[in-house]
Amino acid sequence: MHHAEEKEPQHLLEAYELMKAAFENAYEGIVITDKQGFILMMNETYAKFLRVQVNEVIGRHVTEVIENTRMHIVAQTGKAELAQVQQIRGGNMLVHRIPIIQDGQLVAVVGKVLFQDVKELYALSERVQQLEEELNYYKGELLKHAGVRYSLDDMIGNSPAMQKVKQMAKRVATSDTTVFIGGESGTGKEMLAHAIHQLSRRRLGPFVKVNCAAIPESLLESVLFGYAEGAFTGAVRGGRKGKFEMAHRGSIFLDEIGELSLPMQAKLLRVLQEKEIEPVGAVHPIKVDVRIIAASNRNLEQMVKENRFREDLYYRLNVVTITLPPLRERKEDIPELTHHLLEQLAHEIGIYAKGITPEAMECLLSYHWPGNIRELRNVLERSLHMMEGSVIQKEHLPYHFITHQSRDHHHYSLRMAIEQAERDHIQCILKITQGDREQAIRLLGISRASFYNKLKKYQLYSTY
Ligand SMILES: Nc1ncnc2c1ncn2[C@@H]1O[C@H](COP(=O)(O)OP(=O)(O)OP(=O)(O)O)[C@@H](O)[C@H]1O
Repeated sequence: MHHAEEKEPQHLLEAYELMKAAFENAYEGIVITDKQGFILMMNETYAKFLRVQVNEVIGRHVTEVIENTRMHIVAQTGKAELAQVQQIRGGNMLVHRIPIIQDGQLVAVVGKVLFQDVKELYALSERVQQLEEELNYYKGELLKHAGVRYSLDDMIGNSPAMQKVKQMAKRVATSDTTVFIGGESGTGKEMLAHAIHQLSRRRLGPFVKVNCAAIPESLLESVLFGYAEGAFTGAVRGGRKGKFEMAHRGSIFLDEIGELSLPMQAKLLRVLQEKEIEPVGAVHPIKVDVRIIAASNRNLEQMVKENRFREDLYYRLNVVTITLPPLRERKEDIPELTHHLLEQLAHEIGIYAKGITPEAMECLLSYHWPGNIRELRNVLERSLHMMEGSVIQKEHLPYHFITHQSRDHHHYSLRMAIEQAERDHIQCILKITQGDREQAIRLLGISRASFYNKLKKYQLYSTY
């Protein structure tokens, strides 16, 4: 490091020129006074703004040159005044007044006008606010878009079958391989798709769900691949992005893929092969980087045999298959699932159950659950509404749980539905009359004999 006296005079001159340039080119107006308030320096920006000449104001007292100034006061107090509003030439300026202290002595005061007018500052702060609002909006949209709601930890169940599923999911998540999730309706296929995305390196990217069965065939192509401007009448200006493009750098979940028509299957196959999409009416294809997770409760292999599903697409999708076991094959998970779902439902519908009687649990365990976990959830929700007190009892379960014999499909019949409704209604009326059977008979408008027959049939004696 050089000492000042060792420096060439040339250096000093250069340094001075540089500082002068900085002083003159500053966006702010700058003025410097001595400790009495006489102007030592003023830059062109400030002079222009004040409509004075620099050489004319040097040496004059600051109060003669600048309205409402307090530079001379700061010179006395030695206290900086920052971000003050000062009216000059009809505008509200934002100013700093800074004392310069050397060896404990005040030697000068620097005044800076930060903005030509605070209106500019207001405009700037408004702009910042607007940008912040926009940012928050997009953050929210991104989260909605990212759409991930479940992780692997949310998937309840430690049965060997579920352990195997979870292990598989962890293993495939890290790669970009296409995954096919099979399993009956309500077994948690969508949940698993979320969890795989969450575990993958794409977790910060979007998770886009498409229910192939829910979108009308005529719209499916434009929903999946988007369309270019003017592709058809009614097309939005500038076109619209398809789900594949929305899922760029993330994952797309194609649910109920077995419902795709053969022409759509051909188009999907193209995307899988080329990794690019062709928006409807577009001239050029668009490259997309998307991980595909597909699911179906149909037996795709069987569909291939029947020529309803393309074999080549089947093999493309079937790189890794994870099959979720039906609930009846992992009954050991039912108690834990029940408690978990009851807790979830308590939050959602505000009815809290302390527990469930062993008898009622026995019914849940011996049922064959064609609708799997979704059905378990529905059954529990219904029972919460039926519950008297805070423990779920056998009587609070749907009728077919009490009567059902093994695996018949009797409970889907219309008769069973009518009986179910009848039982629910009588139970409800008994609740209203607080167990007063005479009053219930009157309200129901049936004979006493018929009423008692039904109480017996539906095992409603213990209701109140
Ligand atoms: N292991 C699990 N732990 C907790 N809840 C679960 C589990 N599996 C499924 N669920 C719940 O069951 C319901 C159905 O799950 P999901 O929608 O993932 O099933 P699905 O197999 O995709 O059904 P579908 O084939 O009818 O679309 C959801 O409410 C989900 O939260």
